[in-house]
Amino acid sequence: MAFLEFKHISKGYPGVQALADVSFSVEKGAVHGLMGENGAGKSTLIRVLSGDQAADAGSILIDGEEQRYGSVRDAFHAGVIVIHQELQLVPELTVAENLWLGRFPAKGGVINGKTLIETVRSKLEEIGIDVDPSAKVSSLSIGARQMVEIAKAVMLDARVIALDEPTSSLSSRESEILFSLIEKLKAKGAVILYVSHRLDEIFRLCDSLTVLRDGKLAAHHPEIAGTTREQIISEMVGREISDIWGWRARPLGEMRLEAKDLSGPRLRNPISFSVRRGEILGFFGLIGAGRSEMARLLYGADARDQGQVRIDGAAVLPDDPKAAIDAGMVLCPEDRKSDGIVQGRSIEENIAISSRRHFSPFGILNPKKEAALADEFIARLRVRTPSRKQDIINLSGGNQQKVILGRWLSEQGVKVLVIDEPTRGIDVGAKSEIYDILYELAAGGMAIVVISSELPEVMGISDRIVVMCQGRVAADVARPNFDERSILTAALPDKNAAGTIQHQEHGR
Ligand SMILES: Nc1ncnc2c1ncn2[C@@H]1O[C@H](COP(=O)(O)OP(=O)(O)OP(=O)(O)O)[C@@H](O)[C@H]1O
Repeated sequence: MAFLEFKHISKGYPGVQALADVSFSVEKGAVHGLMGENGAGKSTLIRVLSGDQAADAGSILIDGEEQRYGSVRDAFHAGVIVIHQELQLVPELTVAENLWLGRFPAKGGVINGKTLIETVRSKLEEIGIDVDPSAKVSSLSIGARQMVEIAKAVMLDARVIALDEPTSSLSSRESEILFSLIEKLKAKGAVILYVSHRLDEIFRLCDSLTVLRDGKLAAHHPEIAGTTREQIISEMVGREISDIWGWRARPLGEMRLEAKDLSGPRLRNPISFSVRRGEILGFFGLIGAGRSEMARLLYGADARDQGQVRIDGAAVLPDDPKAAIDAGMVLCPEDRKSDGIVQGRSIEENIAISSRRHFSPFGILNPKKEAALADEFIARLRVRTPSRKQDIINLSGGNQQKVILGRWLSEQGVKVLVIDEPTRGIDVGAKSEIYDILYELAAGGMAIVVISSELPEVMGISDRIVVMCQGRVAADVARPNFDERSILTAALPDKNAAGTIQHQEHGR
């Protein structure tokens, strides 16, 4: 029986029809996937469901009853909980206090601090979440915070729970805990709406699926069994994508980047590797393997204990990002969204910000070139926006990522590009375009280091792969010898070995 129904939902923003006449329903006790390219309207639909935004037209029914809520609070009382990418807990309060804010335990009015903590502790144990209820939320990793949000949904007996890309900042262990919690919620008869760009998760968790494209319903699968990856991809993109990697051989030139015996306070074992002109070197490893730490040492963002970096044979001054940049190295960080967006500025300005110095050596702006550059990247990366003048803050999360990526990919005079998780949160259509840009840059002689925790991506686009595990290089394999099993085996920590990474698994 249909438990959650969307009927003819429409929602527009100036210049954008974010949702146009979207109707579909979800059965009781089902996990329902919501997929679509960046800007397709997924978050907008969830915002309407959560009472955060009012639809221009249409209605939502839960258990046959039309919902008429005008705020998040109303939706909450109707049993609808949304777990956003940006988490909603109060960092200064403890875990127990945050859960109390969610009205748990609801009955009986006043409750003293000690009882509260003990009640929450036994509840968390019952659900299977290993978090200290007396810990301040600000001291928890992102993964643990997300677990607390989910605990809230379980404890409140929510009827509808929407999760917006929940695993994007979780380790694989945390993701597994999340998946088992989702199973529990499902067994209680809740409806779970699951937004994700990761097809493997969708296939693993979801019973049914809706695909949105340009704000419209592109496909609805009441049963996911029987659908294929290729089918879903073409429903999202509106065209066939036969090979999203599109790797082709490139001539490799002289040695461009050499890193020798690099080590630092958070990466104790010396690491060496090299990349030729035209080569794409993939760094694979699970979260916490030390890849991002390696990148920071290479770039000079973290101080080295020892080691040298050479570009075209010339030593790069250590511990000085400016020296790395002057030597032709660019680091495109993992957390682009929070590190990179200049709020209140247009897409155009956000793209041009760092290449500007090449266009305008005397500080004079070149509006024509900047506009052309912005238009090129908007088209290539399929940024969904009415215009390049749009304030970046109005873009969907994935489209913001694309703009920031465009900024790095449009840098000129770069010899070495180090790019961390290039396609996190980015849809499949734009992914293949990003890979094409990387191949083009490599063909122009750039040495490219791609850091990724997605094995298909690393195997799909690299010429060579370095596998890291617990702060060490566990394998270095060239393309014809890529083998999924052996790469994964090399990446999995040996349970008996002591970790050498000097930070918590997720404490960044
Ligand atoms: N406040 C706003 N003002 C103007 N346009 C907006 C606003 N919020 C969203 N949009 C636009 O509505 C469209 C749908 O955005 P939405 O965030 O729902 O996409 P999404 O499918 O969740 O994408 P992503 O996968 O990138 O998170 C986008 O074109 C976005 O730019």
